[in-house]
Amino acid sequence: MTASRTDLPADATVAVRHPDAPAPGTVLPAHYAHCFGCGAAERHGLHLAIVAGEGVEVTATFEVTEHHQGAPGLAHGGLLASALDEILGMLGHLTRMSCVTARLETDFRRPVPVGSTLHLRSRADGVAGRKLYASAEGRLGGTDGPVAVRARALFVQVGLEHFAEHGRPEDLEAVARDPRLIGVPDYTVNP
Ligand SMILES: CCCCCCCCCC(=O)SCCNC(=O)CCNC(=O)[C@H](O)C(C)(C)COP(=O)(O)OP(=O)(O)OC[C@H]1O[C@@H](n2cnc3c(N)ncnc32)[C@H](O)[C@@H]1OP(=O)(O)O
Repeated sequence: MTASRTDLPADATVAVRHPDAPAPGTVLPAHYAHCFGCGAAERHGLHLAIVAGEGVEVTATFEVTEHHQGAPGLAHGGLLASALDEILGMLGHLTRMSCVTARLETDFRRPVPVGSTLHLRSRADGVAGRKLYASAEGRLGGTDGPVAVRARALFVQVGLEHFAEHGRPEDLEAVARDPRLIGVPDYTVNP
């Protein structure tokens, strides 16, 4: 079988928790106040409160509401992928890598009903140069509940110029006026 592009390459090293990473149990700051996944200022967002775990792991709980439906009474798959993308990306708080998603592979194992609580967990599996390999899962009803969704992902570390070059000018200007909209230190300066 052909290797998946999220398989750890031979030159990957173990992902290491940065010495200045937030302590286990800390609710991680939103990386951007208007982020759909974690931003408090985004009215229509998921508002995930993501918590630093031990090692290079983070967790969150996600309450599935009627606003998240794809079929009657069931969560939309793309929206679940968004939640997984977010909890995977926030591993950057622990590795101190400012990353963007390059590839996200998702397995939907069980339908997720409205009203359920999805227990999300992600972990960094390895690093190769700018590439961070990670995996995540969402379990129904409890941390030992059945797995409803799983993902594997490749994130690529980028510098501030990525956002300066590609972001919409009015949003960049809003950040320049109020830097508190960004909730991460400049991880690209001291990776
Ligand atoms: C603390 C921070 C918290 C952050 C939380 C964020 C949560 C939300 C995350 C997101 O949703 S980010 C938004 C969605 N993603 C994007 O918009 C990214 C769009 N893609 C890009 O901007 C560029 O394609 C990218 C920066 C990912 C890579 O472009 P580059 O020109 O910088 O690098 P390049 O293309 O040379 O790729 C670098 C390496 O990654 C590999 N690569 C890139 N894309 C890949 C891909 N799709 N699949 C497999 N490998 C890939 C590529 O082969 C290469 O491997 P090698 O170093 O071994 O040569």
